[in-house]
Amino acid sequence: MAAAAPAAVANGEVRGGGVPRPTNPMVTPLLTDLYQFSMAYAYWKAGKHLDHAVFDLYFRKNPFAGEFTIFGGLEECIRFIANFKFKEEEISFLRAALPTCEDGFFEYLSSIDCSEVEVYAIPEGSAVFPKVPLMIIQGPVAVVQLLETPFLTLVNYASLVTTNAARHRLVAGKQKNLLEFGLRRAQGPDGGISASRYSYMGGFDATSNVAAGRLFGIPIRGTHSHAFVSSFLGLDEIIDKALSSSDGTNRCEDFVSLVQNWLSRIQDASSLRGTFGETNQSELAAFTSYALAFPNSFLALVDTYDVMRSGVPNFCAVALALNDMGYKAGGIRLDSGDLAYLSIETRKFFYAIEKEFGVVGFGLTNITASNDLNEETIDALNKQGHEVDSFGIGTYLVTCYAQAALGCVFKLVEINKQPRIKLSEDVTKVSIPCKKRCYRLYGKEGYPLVDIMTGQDEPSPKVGERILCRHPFIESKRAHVVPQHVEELLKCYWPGNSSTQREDLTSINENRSRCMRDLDRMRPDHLRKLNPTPYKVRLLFS
Ligand SMILES: Nc1ncnc2c1ncn2[C@@H]1O[C@H](COP(=O)(O)OP(=O)(O)OP(=O)(O)O)[C@@H](O)[C@H]1O
Ligand SMILES: O=P(O)(O)OC[C@H]1O[C@H](OP(=O)(O)OP(=O)(O)O)[C@H](O)[C@@H]1O
Ligand SMILES: O=C(O)c1cccnc1
Ligand SMILES: [Mg+2]
Repeated sequence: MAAAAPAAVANGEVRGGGVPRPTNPMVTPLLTDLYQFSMAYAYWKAGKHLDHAVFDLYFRKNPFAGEFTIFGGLEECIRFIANFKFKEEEISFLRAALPTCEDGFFEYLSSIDCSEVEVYAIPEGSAVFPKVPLMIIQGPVAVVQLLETPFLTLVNYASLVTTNAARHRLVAGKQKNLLEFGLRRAQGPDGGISASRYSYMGGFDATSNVAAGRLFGIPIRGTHSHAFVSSFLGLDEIIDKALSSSDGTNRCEDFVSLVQNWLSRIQDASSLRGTFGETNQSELAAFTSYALAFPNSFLALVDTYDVMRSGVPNFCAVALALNDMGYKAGGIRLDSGDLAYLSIETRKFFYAIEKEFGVVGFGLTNITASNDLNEETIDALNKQGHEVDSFGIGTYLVTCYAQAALGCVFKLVEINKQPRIKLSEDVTKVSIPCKKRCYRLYGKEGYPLVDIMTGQDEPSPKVGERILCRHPFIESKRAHVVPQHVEELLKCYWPGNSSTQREDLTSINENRSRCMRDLDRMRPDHLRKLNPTPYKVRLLFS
């Protein structure tokens, strides 16, 4: 069954300069780690709470053994800070939780909002790379410190699942229909809603998740389950057998007989003879009932009993009966077995029906496949050859089975204009100090060549000028680049009280298009599954 995408609904009461509240009401200033409050108190006690801090939010390594990531979660971060204000009952809870803290601290907490915070970010849906800040957050240190955990929880999974979805899109190809079926297997309701939203952003076409469809205007789609098929015993169960034609000009009083008649014709057809014998009649009853309920979008799950001996011939009998009444069947779903083999055999059967009965276009009837699909199985199906038009993907997509977390971090890089660094034995964990500006440099062929970071006050790279780019940690890795196009990556999405121009948030469809566009622009070797070439991220400090 298919349903039209409803318009996105506004969520919650509008506050904070017209920015709606976070989608999930659990996202409040208390949704943070205790140590953020402990530090805020200690900053306050030391009289440091108003020190001006700059934090970078970035990740260190691309997920899924890949060489790109797609940034998700920005809109929810902006919703969060736009509405950041402690409620009285939250302050009371904190007083009880931190009994040794002085009253003045809680008065301070009651007074704060994010009007002195500024947030710069890469647009949501962009392709992003390790070490380049996805977001730069600056403001009074005690306030910005409180944002660390909520920002990370809003960005980490969103970016991970968007990236996972984009990887599934890359392996499936642009022509395939990708359906997200993961709600039942997701990490709870918020995981499920986020998975649906960000899978769509990463390039899926639709979700089975009705609530996500309503919240974000994502197309909702679905078929039916094995329970529906196995709940029927036989055709006698069908009481109301009448079906009007699609144009309303005629009415078939006994659609069940029409279906049975078609099944006999298929069984007797010389071109199909021998491929099957008697089909399962309870399955036929289920399909016929479903067609009577949804004659415009009849879909059948064909693997409950036997795909080629029962499910597919039964589907064809119902589809041909519908065709007589002016309806076009939606297609079948395969949910077990060898999906390459079964899709190819089904396609052959559809073409044989088209030829035998002269039903133009029947051979192209949609085949959906599901059942524990992931990047690897789709890749394997591609290599073997298959006839699947749509993939329904749940568990592996939404749980991000191949990579547990993205590992975004939130690190102090400057305080009161003094650079700050986090050292580590592990060079990949050393933070890059100073407030930065970041640029993507494009070459002659239109591909992005390198992302570079400069100090805030350094001159920006110019088109046609030779630039020396250095690896952040390996001195010998340096190269000259002459960019043909320069794009500044971070824009101001939350200026606070400052006079900086505020960039508007973009819609989910714009973010989805940005994701596709960015991946289209990348050099293919950065995107390939096996041993992709790392995309370069360099420094340009003079
Ligand atoms: N041609 C294929 N090449 C590679 N993997 C495939 C192919 N066809 C299906 N698969 C995958 O193989 C796995 C088969 O799962 P499993 O062994 O549970 O069998 P099943 O068909 O689901 O059986 P059951 O009917 O018992 O559920 C799934 O992950 C599916 O996506
Ligand atoms: O396989 P996934 O990628 O998670 O996609 C969603 C699965 O959910 C449904 O299965 P169901 O809940 O009926 O259980 P099943 O595993 O027994 O098929 C559906 O038939 C898919 O197989
Ligand atoms: O509509 C479907 O076919 C569907 C939805 C959720 C999970 N599995 C299948
Ligand atoms: Mg399954």
